[in-house]
Amino acid sequence: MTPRRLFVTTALPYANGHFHIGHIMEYIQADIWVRFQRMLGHDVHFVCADDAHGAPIMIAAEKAGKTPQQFVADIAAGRKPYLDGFHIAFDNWHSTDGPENHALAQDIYRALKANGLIETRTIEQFFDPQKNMFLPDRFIKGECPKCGAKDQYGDNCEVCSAVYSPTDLKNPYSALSGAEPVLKTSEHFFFKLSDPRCLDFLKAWTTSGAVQPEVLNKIREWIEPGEDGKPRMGDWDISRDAPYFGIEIPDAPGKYFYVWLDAPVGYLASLKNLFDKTGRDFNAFLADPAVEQFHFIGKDIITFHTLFWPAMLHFSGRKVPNAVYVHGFLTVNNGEKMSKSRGTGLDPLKYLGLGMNPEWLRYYLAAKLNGRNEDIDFNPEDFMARVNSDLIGKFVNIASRAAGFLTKRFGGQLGVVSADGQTLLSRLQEQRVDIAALFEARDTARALREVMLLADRVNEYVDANKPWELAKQEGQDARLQDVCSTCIEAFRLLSIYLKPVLPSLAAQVEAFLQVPALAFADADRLLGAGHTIGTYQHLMQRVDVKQLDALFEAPAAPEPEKVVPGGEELAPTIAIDDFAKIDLRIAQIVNCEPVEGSTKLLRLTLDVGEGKTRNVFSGIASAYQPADLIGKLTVMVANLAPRKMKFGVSEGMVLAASHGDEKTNPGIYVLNPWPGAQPGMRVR
Ligand SMILES: Nc1ncnc2c1ncn2[C@@H]1O[C@H](COP(=O)(O)OP(=O)(O)OP(=O)(O)O)[C@@H](O)[C@H]1O
Ligand SMILES: [Zn+2]
Repeated sequence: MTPRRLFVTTALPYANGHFHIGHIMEYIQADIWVRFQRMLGHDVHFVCADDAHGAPIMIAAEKAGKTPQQFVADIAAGRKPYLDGFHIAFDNWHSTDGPENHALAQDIYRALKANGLIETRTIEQFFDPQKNMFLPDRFIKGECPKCGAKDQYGDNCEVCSAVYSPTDLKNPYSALSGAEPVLKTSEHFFFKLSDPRCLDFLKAWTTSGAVQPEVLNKIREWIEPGEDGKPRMGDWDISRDAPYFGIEIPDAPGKYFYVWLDAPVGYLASLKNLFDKTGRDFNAFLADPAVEQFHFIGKDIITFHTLFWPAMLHFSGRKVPNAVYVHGFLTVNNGEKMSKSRGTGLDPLKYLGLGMNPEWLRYYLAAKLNGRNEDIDFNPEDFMARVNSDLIGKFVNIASRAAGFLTKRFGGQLGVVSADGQTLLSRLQEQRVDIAALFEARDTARALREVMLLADRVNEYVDANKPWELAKQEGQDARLQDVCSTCIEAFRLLSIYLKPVLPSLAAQVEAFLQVPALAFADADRLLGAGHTIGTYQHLMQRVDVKQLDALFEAPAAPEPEKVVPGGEELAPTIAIDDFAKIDLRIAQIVNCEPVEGSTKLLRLTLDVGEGKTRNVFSGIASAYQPADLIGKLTVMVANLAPRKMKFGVSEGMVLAASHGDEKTNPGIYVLNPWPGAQPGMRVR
């Protein structure tokens, strides 16, 4: 077999904050796939980098009193404990601000230009008259032109996923100053994606098997004529005006590439950086048609990766991705999408700090990821059940039940496996091809289900043969050695199948079995009689419910301030039962400080019960003094089920709203009914 040569990436995290558990999920998914490919003997280069550019980082750095470079370097310096902690084995970690990326992005641009696919146009753009700068998309907010959702960013809608330009927003405002932006002209550079050549290419590429069917459904309207006979694809504005932290556009002073132009180029830059360090030829590698390129990403960045990026590559004469693998979001406790902006429901470093085994999480997530882009939820009870009953109860226990007898009674030597044991082992071996196909398709959920079904068969065999009883009986030595040898052989086979998910456990198993690193093909053979195993050492602890409690325990809240509910002028408390539909506004906010060092948006989310949340407000924390929000924010709440309402804000602070006698979290934020508010009434 000629080994496949694979270039694999995960999405580049925006370097404005530390990892959250959603990032870790993406990396674990990709890492499992990479480890699986390596176990097949393939040659894999697995890289990532910090996505360093763009206005949000520029503004955040300024606020933190750092250069953007220093700001990003500080974030980058914190990456390692997460990656090492969860056994995520990137071959390289780089930055989109590295010299390789500057050169590559400019090369790609020049090639697109030479191909007649770059056009300059004078456009009108929003300008913040207070801040005296053109407003980046993310700093203009307003109502989505497509679905009307409020408080959407200037580049895309988080509710309906529409992508548009900021001037399309209804009722726009500057998120930097709150000012109403004015239109000013500026010359911008466009990538002519609506060019028939691009559309033809994308039609072919997207239907070549490069994207999942559910993804193709989502992007089809971009390239195929819609009801109006036209595809949705427009030309893409790839330039931004100074001041901007980014890569200069060649021959265009004061113009920079929009961060989304150079971000995916960072995949190539990180690979080039790796190859330069290891003395390999980057250009030759990517020019090789046999090399396969894969990107793991989340569903929020589909258009960039399945439309813009392949077109950039193709029309600059480069290899296009063989596939883009899209996963859904990880939510925690039926909650919201994990995101840096929205706080951390499950802090990865806290998880590790509590001594929780990283492979529990790898196993649990793998057991839920099926290769499609559905969201998955981290549920503590489910987590505990899968780890304790499946991983440990069904798998790890096989070794612990058999190893002791072999060591004590037979010097650790395996004996001859008789016919019944052979039948069982053959059954396990036969599954290799199917299990491998499931790993290849990223359906780790089914792969692990199959492995657990095999583990069930092994446990049935153990229960039927009861080695602990054989051990007490006279003249049963040979059978005891036979049964225990069968168990150890079976355990080894299962370990092979689980190794991509549990690399550290597999290393312990290899040491215990006294075998070299296990590869998938090793499932074709057995250890055989005469092989000597080492002493069994406990391989894995069970999850303790106390650890889970500690994991989700809210960080110690600062002493709550005394909250004065706003005085007599407030409307009498409205009975919670009446809350079918009512408008509320923030009447008083106490102690609303953006978290130290946070540069993120201040975002209020409303917990509307049944695990559903809704964004009600966001803005730049630094731009809003808490008092600014009072009276200005009107929240409409429909169908409020529970008695409690909670407000959440960035960085995991939990804010409270109180109603009637129900005092929830100690008040950091307090929400009171709008004076005179009545059920069913709209206040505006
Ligand atoms: N909850 C989540 N579950 C799974 N993947 C996620 C989740 N949130 C983000 N990702 C993925 O992480 C990758 C990098 O995203 P990025 O760094 O922009 O994170 P983000 O949390 O979405 O950032 P921000 O909140 O600052 O917009 C993307 O592939 C994205 O889909
Ligand atoms: Zn929308």
